[in-house]
Amino acid sequence: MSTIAAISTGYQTAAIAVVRVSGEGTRALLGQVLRRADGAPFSTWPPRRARLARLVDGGRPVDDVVCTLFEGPASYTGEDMAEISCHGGLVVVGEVLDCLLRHGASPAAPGEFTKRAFLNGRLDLAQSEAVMDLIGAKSRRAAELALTQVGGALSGEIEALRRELVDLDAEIMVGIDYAHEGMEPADAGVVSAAVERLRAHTARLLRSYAYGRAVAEGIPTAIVGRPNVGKSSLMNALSGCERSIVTEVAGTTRDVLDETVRLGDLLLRLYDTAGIRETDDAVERIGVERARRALEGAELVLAVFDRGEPLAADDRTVLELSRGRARIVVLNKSDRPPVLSAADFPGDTVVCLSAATGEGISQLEQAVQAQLLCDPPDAGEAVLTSARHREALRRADERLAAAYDALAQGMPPDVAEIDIREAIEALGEILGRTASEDVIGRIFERFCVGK
Ligand SMILES: Nc1nc2c(c(=O)[nH]1)N(C=O)[C@@H](CNc1ccc(C(=O)N[C@@H](CCC(=O)O)C(=O)O)cc1)CN2
Ligand SMILES: Nc1nc2c(ncn2[C@@H]2O[C@H](COP(=O)(O)OP(=O)(O)OP(=O)(O)O)[C@@H](O)[C@H]2O)c(=O)[nH]1
Ligand SMILES: [Mg+2]
Repeated sequence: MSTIAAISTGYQTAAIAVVRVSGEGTRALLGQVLRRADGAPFSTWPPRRARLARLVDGGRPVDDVVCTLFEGPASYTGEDMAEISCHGGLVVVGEVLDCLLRHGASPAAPGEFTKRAFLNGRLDLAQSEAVMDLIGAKSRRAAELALTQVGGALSGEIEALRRELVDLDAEIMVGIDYAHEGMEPADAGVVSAAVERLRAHTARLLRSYAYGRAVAEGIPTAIVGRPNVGKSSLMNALSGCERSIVTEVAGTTRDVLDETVRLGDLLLRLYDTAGIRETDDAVERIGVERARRALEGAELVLAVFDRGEPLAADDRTVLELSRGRARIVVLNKSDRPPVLSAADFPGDTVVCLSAATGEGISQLEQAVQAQLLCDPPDAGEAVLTSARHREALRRADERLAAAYDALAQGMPPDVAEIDIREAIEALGEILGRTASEDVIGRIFERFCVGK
């Protein structure tokens, strides 16, 4: 494979930056551009040792750098690799990279180092995806889950499930293939018991997705209500900054504003919306339309009302629009004399609070956590955080359910065997054993360059 190079530390002014090289031409390439003060040729440098050197581009000094060589296969990518720590800043780093490219390296595509690690069997696909999740983590908990996954927690569980299914499949196949030699067919009772046990495991993993996604990505949450009830104030109170403009004028918010806020271990992607009301103002009408769309796209709705005023027609519209949705009724302005109470919202979870003083905000946080029904996993337990993994696991689980039903209906085990094989295939997609090149390409494209 070609020798690739990229800046791994991002474009920014910084004290030091790292340029990474990987591929079989690494040694030859560095031999051309690095010079030791003691004159020792690059071919004699010991691997895994930082070495000070001057980087020269055809005789012209470019920078003084520290270089570390990692010999394959004991490297991140599994190939020969090097890391050049050069001076940071926008000019020097670019020059170092240009120099390597001029001497024959190709620019690395996004995620190409990690893709090579995957292709060389250093990481499976789920671990590679977790590397990206780790880089993109928006909270400590999300980073912690990603790191556990880089270490192979999820992969280990998926691989164990897959192994057991492969064994089961082999047992059924032997019974089918050697029936004429007097082999007993696999015992349907034993097979269905095994399938049931494996399904308990897939079910637990699938349940963990609600929590995993809420931690890693956040739950789209719309704050809706008629004008002036305090939606923007609530957004600001939850996010801890003055993101949205607050005034006593009804119709202040016109566009949808979003902000990601952390709530315990979970993330909420909050959308502050324009107050919903009938209006002749063209701009406001567009805002109201956007508010409705944000509401439709949300998985959790915070429906806000002014507790100090009786329900108005626009309030009823808000209730109507959010009916049947995962919703929490927020009675804001609890610092004012009450007119509304929980009794006005039968069947709803109701929280009284004051966005202005912050009173009751923690009750809202508790209500949100309860509403999202995501119980945290036990320490060390694998958690699903990726939609791709969930989709594949769901398919595996469906096939196992079909296998179980087939056996329960007294069909011969070879019918169930087809389902079991498909389940094995689906689990293999998570690990990248049976993922198509398209899927793999799409996964790595989302990485940053240099990773
Ligand atoms: N400077 C630097 N920091 C880094 C990385 C890197 O590549 N370079 N990483 C990369 O993204 C992460 C660490 N992950 C790594 C994983 C494996 C190997 C590696 O060389 N593995 C060899 C040798 C193991 C050993 O020394 O015990 C191997 O597994 O055989 C390096 C880094 C984060 N920090
Ligand atoms: N007393 C009291 N006033 C509040 C509270 N929360 C918000 N307000 C006031 O209510 C008014 C409207 O607040 P906003 O947050 O702008 O209301 P909104 O729902 O975003 O309004 P629009 O964007 O116009 O739909 C402002 O004058 C706020 O200061 C509260 O808890 N108590
Ligand atoms: Mg507003």
